[in-house]
Formats: sequence, C-alpha cells, structure tokens
Amino acid sequence: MNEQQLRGLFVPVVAPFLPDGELDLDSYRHYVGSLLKEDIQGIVVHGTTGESPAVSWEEARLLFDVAREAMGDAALPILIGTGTNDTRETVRRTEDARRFGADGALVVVPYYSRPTQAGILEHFRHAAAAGLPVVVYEIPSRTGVRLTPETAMSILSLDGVIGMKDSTGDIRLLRELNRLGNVKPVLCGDDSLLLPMLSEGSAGGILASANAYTGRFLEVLSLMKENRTEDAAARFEELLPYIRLVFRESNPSPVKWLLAREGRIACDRTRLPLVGISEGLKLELEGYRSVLSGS
Ligand SMILES: O=C(O)C1=N[C@H](C(=O)O)C[C@H](O)C1
Repeated sequence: MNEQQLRGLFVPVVAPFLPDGELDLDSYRHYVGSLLKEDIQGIVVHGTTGESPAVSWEEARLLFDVAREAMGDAALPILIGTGTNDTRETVRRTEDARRFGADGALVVVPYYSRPTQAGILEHFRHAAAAGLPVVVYEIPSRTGVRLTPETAMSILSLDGVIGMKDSTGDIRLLRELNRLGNVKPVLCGDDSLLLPMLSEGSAGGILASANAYTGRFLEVLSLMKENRTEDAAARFEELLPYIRLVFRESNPSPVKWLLAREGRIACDRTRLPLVGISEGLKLELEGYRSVLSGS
C-alpha cells in the first residue's frame, strides 16, 4: 500500500460477538460483504471500533483473514491495528501483519506510559522499520499524550510511514503540518470534524460512524472533491446530529447496535468493560434512522 491509496473513506470495522462473547465470524463475513456494496477505499481491522483492547492478537489475525476472504476480488486495502504501548510488541505485531498479508498497519501513539516526544519518535522509528506501511494514529484523548507538530512532522518524514489518522479533535495539527510542508496524507479520525478537515486539505477519513449511511459520507467526500463546498456542507449538516449520537456513549456500542438493528450483524454484544447502549440512545438513533433512511 502506498500514500496514494491512503485517501477517501476507510471504514473501521467492528468485531461482532455471539451472545456468549465469542467472535461471530458468520456475521462478520456478511457485514464486511455489506460494506463492499459502497465505493469505500478500504477498511481497518482491530482499531478502536474493533474493540482492540478486548480482542486478542490471534483473534485479530482471524478477523483479518475472514475480511480478506469476504472481499473476494474486491481486494481493497486492509489496515490492521498493530499499535500497543510496548514498542517490542508493536514491532512483533507489525512484522506478523506483514507476513500474513496486511496492506498497512495503524499504529497508535503509545498510550498510558506517557513517553516523551523523543520516546514516541523512537517508537515509530522501530515500527516503521518492520517493513509494513505505517499509518500513525494520533488520539490524545485516549493516549494521554499529544504529539507536537514538530514530532508529528518527524514521524511523518520516516520512510515506511505513509500518513496519519488525526483524531486530535481540532484542525490545528493539520494546519501546522501543512505549514511545515507535510505532503503525506492526513485522514480525519474525528467524525464530526470531517468537513472542516477536508477543507483544510485532509485526504479523507477513517470514520466509525460511516459504518451506517456509508453512501452519505461518500457523497460528502465526492462533493468536496468537486469543490461543491456548499452542497457538501448541507449534506454534512444532515449527518452531524447522527454523528453526535453515535459518540454519545462509548464507541463502538452505538455502531454495533445500529448494525444489529439493520440486520448486518446478529447481535450488538460488546466485551466488558464496554456495555450495550442505553434505552434513551436507542430511541434517538431510531429517530435518526427514519430521518436518514427516508430522505
Ligand atoms: O476505530 C477507529 O479507527 C476509530 N476510532 C475512533 C474512536 O473510537 O475514538 C473514532 C473514529 O471514528 C474511528
């Protein structure tokens, strides 16, 4: 996978579970197939949306294999989350993913340990040397550390790093990277900021909310590509209340509920500590289902 392929819409997939909490691979096969009906550019396995903290690396590999098989001839790029807060384990997983045929690795900034900027840069230097294209995943609200623009630029300049998923929650990092001359793709990872980030030059998005109403997200992206910014803004405005609802409770519980509601997976079960969504949120999501499915 190269930088040119890291653009457009990548959908981070959920890991469907049976009521007893084991992987539901039949649902997963059907669900990955359903995503391919839309013109998405790739998928992400074992990201936050794939409940990576509660899914083992062996299960992640299985999910990768089944997704690849479900794609058949479509052969879209599959990124797999290999990042942990242990550099050696991250390298081990990234090398493993290269061997089993992943197209790229999504490597999160190491969480919990709160390393210095120098430590984070070293972490990515090692991950990038594993021989699989790396997408840096910056999400300070989850990791507890924030990349400075200079560190982000140094990481993006490494051979083997093909781009970044920016979930910082505002457009300042992207602006700074543009100012510093970054040429590698930065994808929006904060769904409600898709439009402002595209306006600022983002190459696309990795968006959990796009698991549903995928065509509507693709429409926003293509209108922006055609410079029809007002039309894109109007379409995005319709999606915003839905996006806010989907992130009101822990991702991916609301997305799983929607997928189950649409019959694309059998069950909305998550693994603890994530639990199912509240009855109130179900009602509100149901309300938006009729709005968005109808128009
Ligand atoms: O799994 C992902 O990739 C995403 N995770 C983010 C999060 O849960 O914080 C949200 C984003 O839409 C995609």
